[in-house]
Amino acid sequence: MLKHIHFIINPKAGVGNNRLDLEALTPYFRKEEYTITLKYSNYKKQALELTQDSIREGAIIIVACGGDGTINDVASCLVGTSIRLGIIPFGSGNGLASNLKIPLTTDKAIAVIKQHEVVNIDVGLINEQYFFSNIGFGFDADIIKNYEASEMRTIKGYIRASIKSFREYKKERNIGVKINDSDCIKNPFMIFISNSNEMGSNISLTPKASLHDGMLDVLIVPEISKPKMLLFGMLMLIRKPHWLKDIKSYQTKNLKINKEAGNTFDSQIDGEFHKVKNDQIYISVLEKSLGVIVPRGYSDPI
Ligand SMILES: Nc1ncnc2c1ncn2[C@@H]1O[C@H](COP(=O)(O)OP(=O)(O)OP(=O)(O)O)[C@@H](O)[C@H]1O
Repeated sequence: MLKHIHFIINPKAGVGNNRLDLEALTPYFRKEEYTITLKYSNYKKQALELTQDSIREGAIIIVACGGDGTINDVASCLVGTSIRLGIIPFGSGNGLASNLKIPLTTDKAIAVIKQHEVVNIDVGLINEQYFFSNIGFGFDADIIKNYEASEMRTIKGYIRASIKSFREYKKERNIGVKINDSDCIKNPFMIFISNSNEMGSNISLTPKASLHDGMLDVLIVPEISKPKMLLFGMLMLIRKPHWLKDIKSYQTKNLKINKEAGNTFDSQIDGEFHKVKNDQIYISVLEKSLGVIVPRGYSDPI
């Protein structure tokens, strides 16, 4: 029986204009063995619908061709199934692909899918929504909001969004959160929870995080002064954010965040901006619940 392999392509990810050529794929997936289907998302979140259709159409491998946002759309439909996720990194940061050592060159990434070596990775859950790389609240979400508004999906765009968020950062945020019923933290600068050890472009806030350890890495940065914000940014670039004494970092299987009613507390989920509607946020990890195709000989970098 022919194996169905589907490619879900985000044409707008990264620098944009992403295309895959059926002719270029056929040498890797012989037509006696595979049927190949290419699908392009025409709008935000359409990749979710396209993936659900692909599942009904009997795909055994579904390849997310984009960045962490596209991976989130596609992989969210595959958690707990036997369908394998392939990745072709067309995004700007490509954090998850990089953590999984998937080559950035399209030809090489296709060759990896052909080899079909699979590892099961942990998946994060925030209320009813999955995440695969990381989620963040506070300054992190501000950056993503500005990044999306700028429509410049490159590292330069990310740096510009960071500078804008820094300039506009308001002291009078007036938000209080409790983590696992602890004392209330007033105006936290950032709460970051990561499954993966990379945010993209080799930048990491949680360099010790692993996709295979059944744990989430948590980083809590309280309210800090602007000079300390700059110091934090620099330490992040050298993958040593924990050098800032104010930071609390630990690993956990789950946590609960309660925010004071009435205040907004924005978030980012795998690099996409989200408004948090609930006052109670439950975050947990589902161990090894997604099969992903990785390069032969892949081992956890941690
Ligand atoms: N045709 C489209 N037009 C606009 N947005 C789209 C389209 N197709 C997909 N999207 C959305 O684009 C968003 C961003 O995609 P993605 O994260 O893959 O790229 P990226 O942000 O450039 O990469 P990275 O997350 O690795 O930095 C996703 O939320 C996805 O739903």
